[in-house]
Amino acid sequence: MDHLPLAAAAAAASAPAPAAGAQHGRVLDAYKKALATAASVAAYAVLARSMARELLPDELRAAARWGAAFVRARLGASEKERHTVVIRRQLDGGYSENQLFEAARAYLATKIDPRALRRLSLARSRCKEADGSSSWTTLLCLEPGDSTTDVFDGVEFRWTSMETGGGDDGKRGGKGGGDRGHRAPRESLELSFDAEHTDTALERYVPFVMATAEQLQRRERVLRIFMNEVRSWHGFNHHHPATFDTIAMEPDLKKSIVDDLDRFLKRKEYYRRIGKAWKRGYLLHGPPGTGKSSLVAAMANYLRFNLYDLDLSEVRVNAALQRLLISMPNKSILVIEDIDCCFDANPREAHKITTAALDQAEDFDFSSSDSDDAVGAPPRARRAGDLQQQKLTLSGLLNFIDGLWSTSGEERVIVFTTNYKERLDPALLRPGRMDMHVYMGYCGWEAFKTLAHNYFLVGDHPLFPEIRQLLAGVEVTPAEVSEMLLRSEDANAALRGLVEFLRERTRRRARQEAAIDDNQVVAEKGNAA
Ligand SMILES: Nc1ncnc2c1ncn2[C@@H]1O[C@H](COP(=O)(O)OP(=O)(O)OP(=O)(O)O)[C@@H](O)[C@H]1O
Repeated sequence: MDHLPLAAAAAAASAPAPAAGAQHGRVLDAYKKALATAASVAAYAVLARSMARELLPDELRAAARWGAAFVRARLGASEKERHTVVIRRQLDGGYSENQLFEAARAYLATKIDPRALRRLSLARSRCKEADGSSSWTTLLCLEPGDSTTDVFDGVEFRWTSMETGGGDDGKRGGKGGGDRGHRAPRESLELSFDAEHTDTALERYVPFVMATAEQLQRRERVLRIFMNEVRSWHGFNHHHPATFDTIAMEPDLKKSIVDDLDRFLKRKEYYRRIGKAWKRGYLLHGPPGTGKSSLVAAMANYLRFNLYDLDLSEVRVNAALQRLLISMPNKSILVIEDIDCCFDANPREAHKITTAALDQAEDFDFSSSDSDDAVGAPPRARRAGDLQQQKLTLSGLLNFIDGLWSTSGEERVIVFTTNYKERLDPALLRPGRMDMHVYMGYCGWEAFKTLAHNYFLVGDHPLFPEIRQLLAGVEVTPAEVSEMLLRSEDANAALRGLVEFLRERTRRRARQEAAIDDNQVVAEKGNAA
């Protein structure tokens, strides 16, 4: 309020010079006028403030105060020392691409607000995969000279797109530089921040940008499935539609698998610290048609890992298996289906050396056979002897997976499936071998609801209560239920068909149980006689 008396005094002082008595009166008038003005200014200020208090909500006034503080902070910050990191697109005079530039560009594409910039550029970027394949993505990019701001952990990072050089200056262009004598412009992205945040920028923000870009690339990547033919993998694009949303299973079990995969992805440092290979093993077991293969596809889609579907009937010697496994890149899933059928159940059979195995063995170098003349046996017979040791066995497979395979790569998942867990070799079941055992069971109520939603986008239906009751009394697989739902595009018709199918199954079960009871009665009578 200090300024109000000062205003009155100023108004009085600015009054024309008075003459004696009249002068006194005029001064008094001037004072009165000034005081009235000052009073009204004060009154208006008070009035305005009380109106603001009444008319503007607290939040708006707080926002105004915050805005003023922000502007003050920004004006202050502009005086702070800034650091800039330059990320050039090309290195070595244009002969190699800087991966960090591509990663930063992919990351920024998700941060650019197309409405905030008048000019944008679009680029098509090629992502090369470890297996040699590649995929393309379209990116929104900053035009040279434009900037965008990103906030990470409360710190502001400013990205600016730069382009320097270029033109016909007679110098040789970089890679892809076009005509001779034309120098291609040099593109770079500049990352600037307050000097005090240099550690955050280099130790946390840049790795975060890289990791996010990698995730984005993974999401965009076209998945491939590889199958083995004797000693090499052959891949093709994999568009299996199964996801964790479409898999019909108990919600808690589904969640525990997703959580486990998430934990696995995040635990690179953890695995390194505890000295274990960064891999995860899952054993999926359950009757045929309960979704084991679909779950593998859902895992691949979720992780964005390629699948390596290993057919062990194509592999006869450990050396061939090892070659296949070693050639698998990181971020991949190794699947061995029906693992209970892959190895000879009969130990005597296990020692038989087949011609096919001998042929395959000849592809590999058993140098001792050729050099050991003392044996005196024909080469093929000697090979059979070597092969005895080389023959593919479950323990050979498991040891190799736990040993060299685990340490020669990382971020890999291995999945075994079986319809008969009880038939599995105990070596496979012992603790620590497969990290998670997942039972894929018959279709329960929750699994049915997922299927009904998959097929008809319905969450409820008048036939649901009866279906629920029928499902509780019979064993039907999700594959059988899917098959019934697929029969009509009309939800009412398909669900009616399913009810009929379940009733028939219920009757059949009752007949079977009655027959078992009759047999027991006959057997008991026989025993009694
Ligand atoms: N749990 C499930 N969720 C969604 N669909 C399923 C499920 N189980 C089976 N299906 C449907 O049935 C088909 C066959 O299932 P899938 O091959 O995944 O079963 P499986 O358990 O691997 O069978 P098998 O043991 O014979 O290999 C799938 O293509 C899918 O349409």
